[in-house]
Amino acid sequence: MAQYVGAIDQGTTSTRFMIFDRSGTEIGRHQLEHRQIQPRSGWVEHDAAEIWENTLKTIAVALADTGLAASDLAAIGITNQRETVVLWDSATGTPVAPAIVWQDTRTDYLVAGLDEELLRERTGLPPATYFSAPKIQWLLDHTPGLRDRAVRGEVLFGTVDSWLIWNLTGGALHVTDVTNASRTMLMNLTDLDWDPELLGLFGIPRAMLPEIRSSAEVYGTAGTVLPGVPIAAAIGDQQAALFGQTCFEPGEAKCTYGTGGFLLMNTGTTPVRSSHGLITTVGYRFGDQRPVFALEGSIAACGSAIQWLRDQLGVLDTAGDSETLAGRVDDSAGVCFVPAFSGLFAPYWRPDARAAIVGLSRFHTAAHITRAALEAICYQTRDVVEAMAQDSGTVLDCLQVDGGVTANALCMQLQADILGVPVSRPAVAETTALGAAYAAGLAVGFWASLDDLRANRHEDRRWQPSWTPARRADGITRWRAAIDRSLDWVNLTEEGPR
Ligand SMILES: Nc1ncnc2c1ncn2[C@@H]1O[C@H](COP(=O)(O)OP(=O)(O)O)[C@@H](O)[C@H]1O
Ligand SMILES: O=P(O)(O)OC[C@H](O)CO
Repeated sequence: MAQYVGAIDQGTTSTRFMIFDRSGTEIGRHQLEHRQIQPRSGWVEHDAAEIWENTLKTIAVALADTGLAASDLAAIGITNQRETVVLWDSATGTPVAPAIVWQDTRTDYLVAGLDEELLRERTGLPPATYFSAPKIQWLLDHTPGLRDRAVRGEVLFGTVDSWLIWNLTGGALHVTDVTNASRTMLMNLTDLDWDPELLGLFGIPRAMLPEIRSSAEVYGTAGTVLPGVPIAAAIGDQQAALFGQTCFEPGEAKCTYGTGGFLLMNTGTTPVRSSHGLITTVGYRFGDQRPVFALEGSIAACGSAIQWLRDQLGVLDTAGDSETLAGRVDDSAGVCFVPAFSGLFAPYWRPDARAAIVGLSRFHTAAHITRAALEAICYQTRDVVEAMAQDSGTVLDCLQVDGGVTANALCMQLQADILGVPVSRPAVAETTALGAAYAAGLAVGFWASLDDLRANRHEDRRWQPSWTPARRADGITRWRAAIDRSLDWVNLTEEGPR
């Protein structure tokens, strides 16, 4: 009998295949980074074919390293970067354009004119370059003949989950899950189906869209890649992390610090509308059970600010070096770094903002700027925690965290200091992959109940706040002033290179 469950975690920066046992313990993994293609300022693209090849390689290597065979896996789950748009030829399976990544801002001129009230009411989302619909529209508008081909069903759209399932099943299934669909800006939150009026608004043909399915059910088997293994879950990565952190009850929340940062709170089976700049999204749906909704505070730049210091400025050799470098100074000496590379997401939703480093004198060094980048991750999180409290009435007495950046103990200490509440990291830091594995395992009966999963969660480390209220208040005031200085930088009235 199969003793393990696998998870494909296709993130913004890398793709992992991870294998878990019944106690939720990691048995093996393989991970590969893919290229971040940035042909112009504001454009961020991935090569969907590279992502698929990396997926195949990570599965093969993880199995070889652990000595396991496909028959040892009871099921696999898929979790993925959300919103990113893949368009491919339905006959050949070849991508017809670069994948436009969620961080890409080329559509800012398109979203500037959208009706916020309509979009929030139908989809729970504010107008923003972040979501899939304007990206699909842009590709259909800018590629001659593509819209006509899409009308004829010759070109298909999918978020990355859909792309991977289509490939794993040899082109047999064009489906997506409801959490991913809820990020397209095309799904109506009331009936969880594509909204014809929104399709018309963005000029997107229905024929190119996948069928919307639940997050945990057997969609099919993983073809020749993992013969006989059921593909039993697909769930957006932030929702998967909510699930992996076992936030099954209304009011339970987690924050994942990856390329971006994402705080999600379970709000139960009724969607809660935000009036403080958060998103209403689907948390997960099991088979034909009622969907569970979530409120989300999405932060566009989190670990990507560290990547930028490493890759563009060259002040770090590795992301981990940010802890050592920032630790050389006691504070940022008045420097604030607002990493609005893709504009500001929650709770501000300001596409006209761009990144700013303010407060510099000749005294400052790369250490101060790096420390300011870590602080920015934490101040942005504080902003969404506050919005969450206002929208939900739930004040968090501890923040459950996960994701790549949580390896940085200095950053997590700063987070506790800036929030004024403890920060708790679980023993399994790969909560996203774990959440997808849990969803798949539940769907095939590998785990019997949510209680089995709760029993698997253990705390690894907790950080306690140490700043005085006065120091915290001073930092927040300075942060707000820096946010103001990042605004009104981009003219949104016309398309073009910025
Ligand atoms: N020790 C660290 N300190 C700060 N940032 C880190 C550290 N380790 C990784 N990161 C950042 O975490 C991100 C990767 O986290 P991960 O959860 O794998 O993200 P994703 O799912 O978006 O690919 C990268 O942006 C990287 O810069
Ligand atoms: O790749 P991550 O982990 O930063 O997650 C990306 C999000 O899904 C974007 O919405």
